[in-house]
Amino acid sequence: MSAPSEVAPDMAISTRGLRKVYGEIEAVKGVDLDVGRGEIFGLLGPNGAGKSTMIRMLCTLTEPTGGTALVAGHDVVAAQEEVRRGIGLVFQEQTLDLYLTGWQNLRFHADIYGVPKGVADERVDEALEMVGLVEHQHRVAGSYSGGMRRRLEIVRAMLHRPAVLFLDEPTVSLDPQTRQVIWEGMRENNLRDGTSVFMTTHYLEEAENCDRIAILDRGEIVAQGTPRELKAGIGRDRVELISADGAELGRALQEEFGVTASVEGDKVVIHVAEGERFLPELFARLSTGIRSVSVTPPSLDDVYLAYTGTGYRVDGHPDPEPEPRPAKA
Ligand SMILES: Nc1ncnc2c1ncn2[C@@H]1O[C@H](COP(=O)(O)OP(=O)(O)OP(=O)(O)O)[C@@H](O)[C@H]1O
Repeated sequence: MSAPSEVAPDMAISTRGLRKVYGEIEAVKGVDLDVGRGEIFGLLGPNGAGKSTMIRMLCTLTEPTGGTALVAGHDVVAAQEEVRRGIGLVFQEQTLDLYLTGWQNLRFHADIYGVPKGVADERVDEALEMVGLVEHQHRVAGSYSGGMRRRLEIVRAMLHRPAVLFLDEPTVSLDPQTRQVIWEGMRENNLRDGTSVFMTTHYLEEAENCDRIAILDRGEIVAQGTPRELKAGIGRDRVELISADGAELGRALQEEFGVTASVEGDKVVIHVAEGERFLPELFARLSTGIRSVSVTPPSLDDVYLAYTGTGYRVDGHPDPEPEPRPAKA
């Protein structure tokens, strides 16, 4: 899909040719991106791909070297104040005042962002309720666990009802329950106020919850669409085989079928078109101690791998040495 050449003011976020250069490094290389109002949008990419730089430009924290970006209809360079009033921010670094209670952290934020006095208390109560912190609201934030702090930061960023909420890896190193609470909170706001969400994440299962995602690699958008569209675009099934000798099976697959397998101990994974039709042929031609086999449609991990040449590990950190990106189809 090629983006139109003009920025679109009716979008939550619209960029054309957005670029950022740090000295010798071109961190963001002319990105065209549109995020609709009310959309939950995920930006994925390996370490150093330029995700934080994108967010920082969109939030007016760093000025673009070139191109145009509108956020909530305002230009990020010419109308910084208007942009700032219309957004909520949650960064990787913790930004709570640890000497204040949870309640005070929220109440002060409401004052700073001009939430009308008549509704501020009610909103703070609602926010605490939403993320299950009511019973802890009068403890200082310094005594909260990492997950509790994060929950507080996220509802704090939503208190002034921003048009766009920016989240840079909001759920990194949180347990699944806390991640779920945070997602429920975001969805609730999204449905109630039509808040758009722009988030970066390293969790592919989390990206599945986004309405749309884009994959950024070396400063360029290499794929974008709904998770379903991106997976369908891969057009190949994932076939996982367990074998007595994984390495031997990997070699045999390469020789017989010309497919490259990823081998981990006794587990061998390949990607082929129409996996279920491939199986009878596989068993007819190979006899290398296959113990079990499963065929699944492509996952978001497969999409990510296809576009960036690197996979995400289970702990959420990408492999350190990305291989060269395959040519785009
Ligand atoms: N302030 C800066 N000065 C110089 N180079 C920078 C600066 N900020 C980012 N970069 C460089 O720009 C590139 C993109 O960095 P960025 O932090 O945007 O990537 P990222 O995708 O957010 O990575 P991560 O997933 O590790 O957070 C990297 O090469 C980084 O070293």
